[in-house]
Amino acid sequence: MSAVPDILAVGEPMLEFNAAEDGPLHAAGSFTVGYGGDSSNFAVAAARSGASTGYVTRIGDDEFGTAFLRLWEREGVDAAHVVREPGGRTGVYFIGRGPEGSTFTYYRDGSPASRLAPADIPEEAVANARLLHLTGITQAISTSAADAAFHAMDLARRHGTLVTYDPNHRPALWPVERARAIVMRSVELSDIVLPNIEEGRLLTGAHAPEAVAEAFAARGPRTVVLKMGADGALLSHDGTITRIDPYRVERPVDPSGAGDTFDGAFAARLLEGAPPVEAARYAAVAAALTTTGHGAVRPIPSRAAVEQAMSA
Ligand SMILES: Nc1ncnc2c1ncn2[C@@H]1O[C@H](COP(=O)(O)OP(=O)(O)OP(=O)(O)O)[C@@H](O)[C@H]1O
Ligand SMILES: O=C(O)C(=O)C[C@H](O)[C@H](O)CO
Repeated sequence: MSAVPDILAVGEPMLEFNAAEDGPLHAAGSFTVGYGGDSSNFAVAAARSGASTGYVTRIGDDEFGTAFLRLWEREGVDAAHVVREPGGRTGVYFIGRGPEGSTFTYYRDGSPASRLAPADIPEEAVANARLLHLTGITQAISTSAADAAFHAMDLARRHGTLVTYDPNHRPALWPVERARAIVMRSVELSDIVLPNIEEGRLLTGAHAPEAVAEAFAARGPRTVVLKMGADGALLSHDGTITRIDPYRVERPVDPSGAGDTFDGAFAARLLEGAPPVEAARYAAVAAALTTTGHGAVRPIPSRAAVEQAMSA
């Protein structure tokens, strides 16, 4: 890791409690503990793909805050701009495995990260970074965090730092009209936008993948990557659309964090000078491998594991 991170992500880290058995959350007897928070997942994924990465957030001085500091230290994610709040309680969420699929239950109101504000964004680090990553979740958790996200984008644009943005729409966090207004404005301020197909349809009103990608691209970003789960992805770069085939995995067991891994792996390869199509193919393999294990962070593959899968 170099002294100044090339990639900087801003957002909320949350401990993840994933029900160990199938069934509704209220009946769950045991949980697998992991790490979550889309922007932290992104930072870990970029670091495992070899990028020098830093993270900006507020956490509590509780045990879960300590758990995250240890995680970032192990992963080589620079935490110089992580603020620890005395008495703060780091957010958590529970994943249930009900008959309708995974359910997410958050305990994050009043979390330290929800107090993120423009003053927490380190201008020098943004200026020295080559890429800044933001997500809609950070804008949804509080107005001050949304202000922080817009301030960070503004600084990045002024200093020539690339902005990547994942809408990561979570209907439980904000009403869709507010989400659409804020997300689409953020798309206009970003260089690279990485939505998934469902939120893309909801936010743009378009349906066909090409039309959704075009609707985002029409707002100004040079690059749009539409993530489509088991169908792979669609890349729009400088007006040219390319299908990115999925990497076939034998048994996908948990898609949580696949999109974040895609974003982190894509950013890492792009900063090494890989053309967007190549970076997207690499990212699709990294994201697919993430679905083969439970949890958002544990199964994120290393650079070597992705390269081995690509050459197999
Ligand atoms: N079952 C699968 N098989 C192969 N690849 C997959 C599978 N699921 C996801 N992927 C890969 O992961 C990428 C991201 O997945 P997805 O479209 O589910 O993102 P997302 O909804 O943004 O995820 P997140 O849960 O992190 O928000 C896809 O574009 C694809 O490349
Ligand atoms: O709700 C959040 O803040 C999360 O980021 C939770 C999960 O880690 C995320 O949805 C995975 O993409």
